[in-house]
Amino acid sequence: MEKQQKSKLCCRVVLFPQPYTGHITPMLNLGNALHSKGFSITVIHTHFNSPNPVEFPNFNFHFIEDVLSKAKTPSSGSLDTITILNKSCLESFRNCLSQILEHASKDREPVACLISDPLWEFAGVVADQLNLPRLALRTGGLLASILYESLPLLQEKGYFPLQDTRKEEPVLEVPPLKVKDLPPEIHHDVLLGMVKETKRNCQGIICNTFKELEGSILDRVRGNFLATPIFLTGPLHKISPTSTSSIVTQEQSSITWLNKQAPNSVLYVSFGTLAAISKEQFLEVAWGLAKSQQPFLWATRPRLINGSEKNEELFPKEFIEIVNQRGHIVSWVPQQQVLAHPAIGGFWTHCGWNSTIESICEGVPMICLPFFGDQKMNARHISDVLKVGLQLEKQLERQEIESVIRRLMVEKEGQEMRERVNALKEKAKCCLMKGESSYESLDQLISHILSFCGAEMVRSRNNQTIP
Ligand SMILES: O=c1ccn([C@@H]2O[C@H](COP(=O)(O)OP(=O)(O)O[C@H]3O[C@H](CO)[C@@H](O)[C@H](O)[C@H]3O)[C@@H](O)[C@H]2O)c(=O)[nH]1
Repeated sequence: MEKQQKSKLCCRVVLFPQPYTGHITPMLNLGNALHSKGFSITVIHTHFNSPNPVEFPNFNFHFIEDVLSKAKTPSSGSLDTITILNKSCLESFRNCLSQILEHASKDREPVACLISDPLWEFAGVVADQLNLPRLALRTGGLLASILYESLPLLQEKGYFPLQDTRKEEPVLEVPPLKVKDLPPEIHHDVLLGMVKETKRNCQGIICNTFKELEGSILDRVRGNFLATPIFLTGPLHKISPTSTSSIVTQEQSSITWLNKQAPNSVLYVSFGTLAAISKEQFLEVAWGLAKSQQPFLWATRPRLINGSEKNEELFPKEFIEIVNQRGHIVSWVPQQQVLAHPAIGGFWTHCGWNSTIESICEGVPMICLPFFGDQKMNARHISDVLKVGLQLEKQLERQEIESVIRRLMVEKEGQEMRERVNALKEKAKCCLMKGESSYESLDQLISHILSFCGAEMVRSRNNQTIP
């Protein structure tokens, strides 16, 4: 008890994540990191897709009304759905935040700032109205964030709508992206609004990445786009790891199965929480895995195939017979634990940023199959800049899948990528140590937040040393 009081800063931070796993998890990990440094944490969340507060005893949860929790069909997480969420949550968010501020003043625990997902386009306006500083947590990589920052310029230069004839053209000076690496929905109003709002009132951008991974990109473009202070504090899931930060029930059978496999022999396959494929593509993936003759662990979550809850019914009998003991198929796995398992030798991923950084942190090379949003940009970065993965360039097709899997899992090329990604794994570990880049960046972020509520005084009065 005494220890707890000593490390308390008498200062609260309010977090407001977008309600999708790939966005909630890094925000809660950031919450854990800030809590471990003495901040009290409040999370404002939609009823839709909410984490179970019981599993996060360090946080204080407030739930707001939204349209999706009442919708009959599951949400796709598309930018159009985010527009709907933005329209439906404004009032309930404003009321909720103003009540939190009222209580905080009574409790004599000032709220230092709001940290919101920048896809909540009204968060900055509400924070302004309530006189509260706002920071944004970018849950994607820095390369994608910088590309988003340059959207108004790209719009001015007439890049949109994207044209196939220009697909090989480089995009501004942002390395290494070409027009073909941008998703067709890149100039969606939600993204343009996000950039406008970040420029207008955001007092800091926090990125789930680290200097040794993407810092060079920042150095090249800093003056051009980013006037706002930027904190590279990742990998967030490694700062204050917690067994409770999982949003979905996880199957442990995958770990028992992996325990029986040889080191570096298994290809782990998962396309994240939102991407969907057709039944035909699903079967090409299955047959590509079968033909590669490599052991695999496949997380086929519900609704991976458009509209279908049950994937396993689609597997042909011959496929089941051929893969037999060599393949293990489940709907969901504890991914970080899986990637850290010595049996895993490769990850076939959709290149969501969390999967990308989790794979790098465990030294696992990748096969890239991007679907939408930032994923194509992440894939280009993984394959062409970091050189720790291979891209599936054609339509999903079993021969190409077989060949790419063998290149990664069996051939020298894959071994070289494994060595490169292992070097990055060491850098990811190192950057969180005292005096190193992400540790220092988190420290700077804490001072930045404390400066909003005059809590430097609170800190010195309590004779605290942070961190
Ligand atoms: O069986 C599984 C599958 C996934 N995960 C976890 O789910 C998260 C998935 O996140 P991510 O890889 O980022 O994919 P998405 O859920 O698709 O993430 C969305 O959010 C990301 C962050 O903004 C974007 O980079 C993506 O493009 C966007 O689709 C990761 O933490 C995984 O560890 C599991 O634990 N078990």
